[in-house]
Amino acid sequence: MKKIKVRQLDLFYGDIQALKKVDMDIEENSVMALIGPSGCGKSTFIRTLNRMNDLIDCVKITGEVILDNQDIYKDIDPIELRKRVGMVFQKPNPFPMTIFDNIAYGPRIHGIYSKKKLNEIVERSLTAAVLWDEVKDRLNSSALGLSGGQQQRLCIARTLAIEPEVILMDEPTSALDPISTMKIEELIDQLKHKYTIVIVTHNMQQAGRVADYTSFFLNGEIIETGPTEEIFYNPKDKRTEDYITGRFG
Ligand SMILES: Nc1ncnc2c1ncn2[C@@H]1O[C@H](COP(=O)(O)OP(=O)(O)OP(=O)(O)O)[C@@H](O)[C@H]1O
Repeated sequence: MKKIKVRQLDLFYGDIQALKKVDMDIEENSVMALIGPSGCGKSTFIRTLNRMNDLIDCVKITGEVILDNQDIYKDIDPIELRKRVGMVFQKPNPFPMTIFDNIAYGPRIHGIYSKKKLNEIVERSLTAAVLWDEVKDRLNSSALGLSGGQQQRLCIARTLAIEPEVILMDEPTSALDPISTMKIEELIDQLKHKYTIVIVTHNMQQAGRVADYTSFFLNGEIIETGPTEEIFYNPKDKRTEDYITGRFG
């Protein structure tokens, strides 16, 4: 089933067009990787999927982003949307508060105050992010005391705590060491059974390892989208092949 359908999406920063007639279908319970050279619009695109670009004044967007059967720019309130479509950023950005409060933050905003319920959510989210065993004895310590890789898993747990349907990840491992990167990749592999995941990555091997589908962006356009193996080993477009084989970008 298609979880997200993007149709003829144009995005302008003032006079500069950053996305051009983008069409994309994203399958439920799959991982979609967005690849392409710097400045081609990957981050801009992933941010359109939970309306993060709305926060920038000069942005103009036309076209459609359909989540299930609703147009996210017309039929869904942005607060509700960001609950359904969570986001993890390039640099781990835990709040300067305890590990427990980082995870409980979102649920509290959504009106959950019962200590018992919050305890459950914190344990479930940290377990799903494969962090529970490492932090269960220090839930009341500052999240800033965790390693970078642990902080990123905490940020993923924080996203899971509000029970999203879709998780957007913008280069989630670019600030991490190889072991932490591997842990996040294993986590993505587990999470896709329950969530739909879209990931921006500069690391081709990473796209090859984690993504069911890959989409290649160039100058704000999608050149080609398909099963990752096809994009990597049998691309239809010469420009995709040139990029994959490292001839540019
Ligand atoms: N807030 C902004 N205001 C104006 N232009 C912007 C803004 N953000 C991005 N752009 C421009 O939009 C284009 C696409 O940028 P974007 O960050 O989406 O590319 P990217 O593929 O994610 O690049 P990278 O891989 O380097 O992160 C670039 O030309 C960029 O300069």
